[in-house]
Amino acid sequence: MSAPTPLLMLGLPKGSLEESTKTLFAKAGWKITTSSRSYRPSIDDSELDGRFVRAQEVSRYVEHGFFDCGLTGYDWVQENESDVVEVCDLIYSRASTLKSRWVLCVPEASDVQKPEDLAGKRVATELMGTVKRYFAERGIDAKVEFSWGATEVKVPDLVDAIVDITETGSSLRANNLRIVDTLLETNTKLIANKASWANPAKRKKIETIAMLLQGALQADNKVGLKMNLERSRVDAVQAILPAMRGLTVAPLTVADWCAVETVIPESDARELIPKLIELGAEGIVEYPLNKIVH
Ligand SMILES: Nc1ncnc2c1ncn2[C@@H]1O[C@H](COP(=O)(O)OP(=O)(O)OP(=O)(O)O)[C@@H](O)[C@H]1O
Ligand SMILES: O=P(O)(O)OC[C@H]1O[C@H](OP(=O)(O)OP(=O)(O)O)[C@H](O)[C@@H]1O
Ligand SMILES: [Mg+2]
Repeated sequence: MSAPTPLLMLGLPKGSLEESTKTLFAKAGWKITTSSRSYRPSIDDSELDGRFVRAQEVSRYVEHGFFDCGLTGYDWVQENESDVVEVCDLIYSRASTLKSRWVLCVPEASDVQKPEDLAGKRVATELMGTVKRYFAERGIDAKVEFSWGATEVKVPDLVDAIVDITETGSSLRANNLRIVDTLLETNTKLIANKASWANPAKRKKIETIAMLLQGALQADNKVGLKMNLERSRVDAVQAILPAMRGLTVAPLTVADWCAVETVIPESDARELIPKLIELGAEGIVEYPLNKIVH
């Protein structure tokens, strides 16, 4: 018997976002495995098939219909002017769960202080369309040239300025670059083909994927915390514990005692736990979370 035809074909980003995407899917409940040099992953869900392609190209093939949905940066959706459904934001990058920025940069020592100072000068970038539009909208006649990467190395010898992506900022610091302006904020998005989105079965599955990926991101850097407490102490504990929608307080079989449960940023745990002990909490358990679904 032949394998059932998968319901959805997923476009997955090869490159910067590849590892963080696989990790996110794992937390959301899907194991994506690839053998080396293979762009055809196996996914442990018979309804899903996928391919890894460059992030720059995902939106093009989602629009075309080869992919029902895909993950890529907003920057490339915008650059390709792809006509797709933007299902949800998934704010993670290569190294962090922050947005990234495309910035116009010059060497620290450059005379350039504002974009207008680049009239008649050369600017290198991977994001040609967006950068050309940026200068055209401002009536600045800068010469924009395509860069295949390693763009930082080109100033000041080959070009006067660059437009490149910055996430943690370490590449800008390492190359003594100064930001003149921010052109675009970007983050990863789940996008869908319009016809697939109009198909109820496909849309339902895409929405399930969106919900669980967002849930996995929500749980990032958060932990669950539970403890036992005398009822009379609940108000004092509540005052120091952040909670998504009030604390969960459940009675214990021991009279006047209760179990309290909440979710906190992992980095707060080391400050909070000693305070909770001082307030009379007992049997504190901190546990990792996979997903938080609202
Ligand atoms: N630090 C980062 N550097 C580059 N791209 C990043 C970073 N963080 C997130 N991204 C996102 O990843 C996508 C870029 O991935 P893409 O595969 O096009 O290039 P790349 O991974 O930089 O490849 P290469 O290593 O060949 O330059 C973009 O959508 C971009 O917004
Ligand atoms: O702010 P940071 O965290 O330092 O990230 C930004 C760096 O990452 C990207 O480079 P990439 O690894 O894609 O190499 P490339 O320049 O060859 O594209 C980008 O072009 C910057 O160099
Ligand atoms: Mg790159």
